[in-house]
Amino acid sequence: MTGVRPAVTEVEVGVRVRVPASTANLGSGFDALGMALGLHDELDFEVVPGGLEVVVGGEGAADVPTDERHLVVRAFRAAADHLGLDVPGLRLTCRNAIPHARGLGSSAAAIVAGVAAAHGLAGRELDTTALQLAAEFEGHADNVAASMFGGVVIAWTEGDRYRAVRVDPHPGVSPVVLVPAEESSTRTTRGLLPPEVPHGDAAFAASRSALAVHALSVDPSLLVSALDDRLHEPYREPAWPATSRLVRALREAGVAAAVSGAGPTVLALPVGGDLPPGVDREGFEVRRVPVDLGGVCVAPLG
Ligand SMILES: Nc1ncnc2c1ncn2[C@@H]1O[C@H](COP(=O)(O)OP(=O)(O)O)[C@@H](O)[C@H]1O
Ligand SMILES: N[C@@H](CCOP(=O)(O)O)C(=O)O
Repeated sequence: MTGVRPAVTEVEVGVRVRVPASTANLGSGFDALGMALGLHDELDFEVVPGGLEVVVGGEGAADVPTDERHLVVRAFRAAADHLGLDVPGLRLTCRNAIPHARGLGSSAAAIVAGVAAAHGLAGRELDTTALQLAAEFEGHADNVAASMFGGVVIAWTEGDRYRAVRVDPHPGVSPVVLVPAEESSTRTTRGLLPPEVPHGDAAFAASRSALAVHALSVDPSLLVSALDDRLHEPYREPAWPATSRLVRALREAGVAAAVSGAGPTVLALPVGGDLPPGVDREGFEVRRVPVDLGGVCVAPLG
C-alpha cells in the first residue's frame, strides 16, 4: 500500500478483542456452513513505542511462538498493512480459552482477532474487506465468518472473493461439544480429502446442507437428517476413528451429531440440550456451550 500511512499514536492506547470459537461444516456444509460458539479468547493489543511483546496464557500457551510468527500477530500485521496503519510497537496479551487443533476454530478466531484489532485501531468497521483478509489467511470462510459475525453463517466464493451471510439460529439449538485430548491439524485432514466425489454424494451433500440452514434456523427437529455427511467425515475418519464412532453412536441414539470443523471434536445438538445416557463418551470432555450471537467484539482499552 502506498501513500500517507496514518500512524497510531499514544492517544489510541489499544483495543481489547473478544472472539468466539466456531463449529464449521455442520455435517455436509463443508467450507460453507459455520456457527459461532460461546467460548471466547480475549486479547489486548497495546500500542507501544517500539518492538513486539507477546504474552500468552491458557490454551496453546506452551506451544505457540511469541514472536512475529504468532498467528494473531501475522494476521494483525497483514490487516494493518492493508489498511495503511503504522503501529510503532505492539504488546499483545492473549487469554486463550479455545482449545487448539480440535476443530473449534482456534486458528480462525486468532486470525479474526488480529484483523479485528487492526480495524479497531484504524477506526474502521468490520466489512467485506475484513472477511476477505481473514478468509484468505485461513483458506476458507466458514469458520472465520462465524467468529466475525456470530450466529449461523453461510459462506461461499465468487471467483477469488469470499462472501458470507449471517442467519439467526433457532433458540432451540443447544450445542454440546465433546472434546478429546488428542489434537488434529486441519491442514493434515484437508490433505485426506479426495479431489473429486461421486455425483450421488454431491447431491446428498447439497440436500443436507440446504436442510441444515432450515433446521438450524427454523425447525431443529430436522437436525438429525440435516447433519448427515458423506463429503468430508468418511475421508477423515482414519485421523480420528474414536470421533467417528461417537458421531455414529449419538446419531443411532437419535441425537443430531457431526464432526466439528476438521475434527476431532464432536458437535451434538440434542433437543433440550441433554445427551441421552448410555452413549459411551469416554475420552471426551463434554461441554455445553451456547451459540454466540454477536461475533467478535472490539473495545478501546481504557
Ligand atoms: N490463539 C492462537 N494463537 C496463536 N496460534 C494459534 C492460535 N489458535 C490457533 N493457533 C495456531 O493454529 C493451530 C491450530 O489450527 P487448526 O489446525 O486449523 O485447528 P483449529 O481447528 O483449532 O483451528 C495451532 O496449532 C496454532 O499453531
Ligand atoms: N471447512 C473447514 C473447517 C475447518 O474448521 P476448524 O475449526 O477445524 O479449523 C474444514 O473442514 O477443513
